[in-house]
Amino acid sequence: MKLLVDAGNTRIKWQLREGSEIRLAGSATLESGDLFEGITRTEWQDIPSISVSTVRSEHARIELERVIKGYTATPVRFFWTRSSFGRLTCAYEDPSAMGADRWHALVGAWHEIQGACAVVDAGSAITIDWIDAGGQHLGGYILPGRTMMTDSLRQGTARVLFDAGQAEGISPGQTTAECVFHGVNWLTRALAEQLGRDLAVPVLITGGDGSLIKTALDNYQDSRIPLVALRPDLVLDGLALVGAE
Ligand SMILES: Nc1ncnc2c1ncn2[C@@H]1O[C@H](COP(=O)(O)OP(=O)(O)OP(=O)(O)O)[C@@H](O)[C@H]1O
Ligand SMILES: CC(C)(CO)[C@@H](O)C(=O)NCCC(=O)O
Ligand SMILES: [K+]
Repeated sequence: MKLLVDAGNTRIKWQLREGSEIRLAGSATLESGDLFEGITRTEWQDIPSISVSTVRSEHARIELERVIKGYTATPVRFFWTRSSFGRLTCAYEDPSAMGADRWHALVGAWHEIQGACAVVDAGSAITIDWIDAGGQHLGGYILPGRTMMTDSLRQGTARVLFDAGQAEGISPGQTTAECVFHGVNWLTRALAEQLGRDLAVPVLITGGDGSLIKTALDNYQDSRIPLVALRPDLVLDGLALVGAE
């Protein structure tokens, strides 16, 4: 049995896996009380391996380690971006600067596709990364995520006032909230269409807002992308692979 943890900027996601079988899964914030709700005392004693992929601050990393140590004496292993894993090779000259979530998602994608592909992670930020047929990472993009886009509008202006929530649709808005939310929806569609023009390789999508990107890609008729698939556990899948080495 092993515990896999993906600590993102919004949420911490974890799974207890036995081989490839997911025994238990959860997601929470560090502040939300019982981070690992559902893992029993006996199960904690049965966990010989704990792997973590984090993109949070060093302070938050230490705090997460402290929380886990409250449950078990099993050492916590942190996994970071490396220059290569098998044939998969990182495009960054300094791999330690690339988010571990991006790297582990690429490891998961490369393992599944074994060929040219792209990963879209629509979380707090949106990242898009490409790998060529030989496993060379070609690089990527980092964009603000949906919540970050609307929050930044709220914080950076005095009179763009709107309630939290969502407005469906992409028609030109006729209230502030519509202008903001339809604008984000319109950008999401534009992003999907640009991807469909740029790429002719399978695309694996993960992250809390992944389904919105998938829907937009599925609706784009002229897309050259041969496969669009949601892989909610892609970061943990990659983390399981690097941790098993
Ligand atoms: N239960 C949820 N809690 C928080 N955000 C959610 C939830 N469900 C969907 N979302 C959406 O998911 C986004 C956050 O994505 P995700 O949960 O993948 O974040 P994350 O992994 O912490 O992000 P990142 O890896 O970019 O740091 C938010 O923009 C929000 O719109
Ligand atoms: C871009 C995010 C926030 C996406 O979760 C994360 O991968 C990160 O903090 N990356 C560090 C910068 C980089 O990847 O170049
Ligand atoms: K993520």
